[in-house]
Amino acid sequence: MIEVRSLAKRFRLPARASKHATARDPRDHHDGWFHAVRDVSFRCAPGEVLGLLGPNGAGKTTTLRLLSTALKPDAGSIHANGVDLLANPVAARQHIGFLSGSTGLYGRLTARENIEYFGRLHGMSPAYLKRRCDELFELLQMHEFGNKRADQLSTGMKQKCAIARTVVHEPQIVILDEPTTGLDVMSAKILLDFIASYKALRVPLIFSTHHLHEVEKLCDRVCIINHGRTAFHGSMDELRHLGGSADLYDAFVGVINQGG
Ligand SMILES: Nc1ncnc2c1ncn2[C@@H]1O[C@H](COP(=O)(O)OP(=O)(O)OP(=O)(O)O)[C@@H](O)[C@H]1O
Repeated sequence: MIEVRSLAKRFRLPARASKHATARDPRDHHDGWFHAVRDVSFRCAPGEVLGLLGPNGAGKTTTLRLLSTALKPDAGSIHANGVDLLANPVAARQHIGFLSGSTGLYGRLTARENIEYFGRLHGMSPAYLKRRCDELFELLQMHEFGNKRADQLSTGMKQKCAIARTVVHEPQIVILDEPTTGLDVMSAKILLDFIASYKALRVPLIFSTHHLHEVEKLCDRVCIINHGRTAFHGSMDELRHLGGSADLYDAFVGVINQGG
C-alpha cells in the first residue's frame, strides 16, 4: 500500500517573477516562492491502478517526482507498506519504476541495448535480464524495432522503449507520467493492457493522464489535483456519482469548478 500524506513542494522564483505574482493562482505568493504542491494526499493498494488527474499546471508531474523521490518534499510523508520512503530515498529508488516526461534513452544504443543497460544498472543477472527483456518485448510488442538505434525510433516507439526501461527491474511501485503521450490508437491500447496487467501482479500503479477514457477503462481510484491540492480522492464509483450524474467528464469539471 502506498500512502501519500499532505505533500508540499515550493520552488524559488526569480526575483522579477515574484514581483509580478498574480492573484489568479493561489500558489503564487509574494514571498519569492511558488507553492507548486500545497497539500496532496492519496493512497494506492496492491492490485489498484490510481489515476492522477488535473488541469495543466495543477501539480501532477511535481507530485509524481516527489513520489519517485527524484524531488524532496518540503512537507508531508510517503509510505510504502508502512516503510518511510523519504527516510532512505536511495534504497527506495530500487523498488520504484518511474517514467518521467523525457524518455531518457541513449540515442546511440538500440532499443534492446537501452533496456539491457538499465537492467544491468539494477544488478540483474544476464539470464534474468534476457528473460525479462524477451517478456517485455512480447508484452509491449517491440520486436519490430528492438535492433533499431533509439535516435532512429518514432515517438511512440521511444515511449514504449522508455516504459520497458522503467519496469525492467520489476519494481514494487510503478509511477508513469502521461504514459500514452504520442502513442497511436493501437500502441495506446497495448500500453493500457500493459498497465492493466499490473492489477494481477498486485503491484500498485500510479499514472497521470488528461484522457478520461483511460481513467474510465483502467482506474480503481482517482486523485484530482487542482492548484496543488487534492480536490478529490476516492474510488471511481465515488467520483462518477459525485454530482448525481454518472458521467466522468461532468464529475471532473464539477470538482475543478468547485475548488476554484
Ligand atoms: N522547477 C520549477 N520551478 C518553478 N516552478 C515550477 C518548477 N516545476 C514546476 N513548476 C510549476 O509548478 C506548477 C505545476 O507544474 P507541474 O509540471 O507539476 O504541473 P502538471 O499538473 O504536471 O501540468 P501538465 O498537465 O501541464 O503537465 C506549474 O505552474 C509549473 O510552472
